[in-house]
Amino acid sequence: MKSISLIQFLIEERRAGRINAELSLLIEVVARACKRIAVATNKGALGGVLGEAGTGNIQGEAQKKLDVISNEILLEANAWGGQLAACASEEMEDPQPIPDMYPKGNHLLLFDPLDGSSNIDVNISVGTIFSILRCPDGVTEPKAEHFLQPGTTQLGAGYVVYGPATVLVLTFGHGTHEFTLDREVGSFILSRRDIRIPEETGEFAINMSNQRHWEAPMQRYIGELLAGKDGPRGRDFNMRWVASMVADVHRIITRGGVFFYPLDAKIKSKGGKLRLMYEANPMAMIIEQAGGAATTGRERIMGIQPSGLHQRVPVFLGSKKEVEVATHYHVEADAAV
Ligand SMILES: O=P(O)(O)OC[C@H]1O[C@](O)(COP(=O)(O)O)[C@@H](O)[C@@H]1O
Ligand SMILES: [Mg+2]
Ligand SMILES: [Mg+2]
Repeated sequence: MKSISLIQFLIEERRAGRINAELSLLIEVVARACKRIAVATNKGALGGVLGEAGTGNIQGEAQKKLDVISNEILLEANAWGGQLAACASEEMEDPQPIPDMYPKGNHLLLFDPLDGSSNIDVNISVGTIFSILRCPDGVTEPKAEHFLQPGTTQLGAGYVVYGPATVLVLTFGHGTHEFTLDREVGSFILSRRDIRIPEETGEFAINMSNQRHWEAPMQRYIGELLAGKDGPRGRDFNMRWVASMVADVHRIITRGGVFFYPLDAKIKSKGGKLRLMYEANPMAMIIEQAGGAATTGRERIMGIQPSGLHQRVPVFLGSKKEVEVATHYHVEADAAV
């Protein structure tokens, strides 16, 4: 089979009129930054990159050294190229404009520089998630409000998993595609075009330790899956939870499955655990483009009008049928009160 590099793929997408030169450059720059993060991640203890940074982020969470390093790599790589107006990151309170000394472009980039931080020190897969928006016309100094666009307006989204292989998954709204890093050559090579998630699945991902804090419809739904063959679903389900969203989502786009981070009593006041702009929206676009579904349990994630850069939401995503059943239970329970 003839191998197609990411750069060749981007040229094809440009020729097909699906992306412009600026967006193509933006992906090249993000992919290059992610290769650097992969190198840092691979060094582990030998690179002095494990452990806490001794700082906290805007979310009030302790930062790992690799959270800080990955954020800096992405910011530095994106500063100079002329493809961006500003970046926003899970790790920074406010958006960072492109410095005046560099040319500015028409795009806004949002990222979770290192997803699954709790897994770094134990050598389990982590990743980077990103989302691309258009900078509103006439805005030269983008502020947080200019990033508050619903997920349906994303021009592209992607993630990179730093696992046994480094893998980039990408969409521009015309299917979801996967690229695997050839470490010797240093290029991402197309490994799956137009990924399709099976509509039905027998595998779910959820942090079961929160079970007693969930809302009643979630208790009902998971209770039915756990009841297996003897319960109302009439079949057994298997469970997996990596606790790196990138790795859990990658399993789903590889063999199907469904992922939940529902609302629970502990996180209710925050609105959820996962972040709309850096995690939920880009993953929702990738999943929908692969034929899956993504909701909060009550509404389509990409339809939400964001109210804050660091807003959190419940996340249900993956194989369509299971997302629909779990969402239906929530909508039905709400309607009954
Ligand atoms: O530790 P928990 O509650 O199982 O949560 C795991 C979830 O939190 C996250 O690690 C949050 O992401 P960050 O590591 O970027 O903060 C997700 O990747 C994962 O799905
Ligand atoms: Mg994350
Ligand atoms: Mg993170």
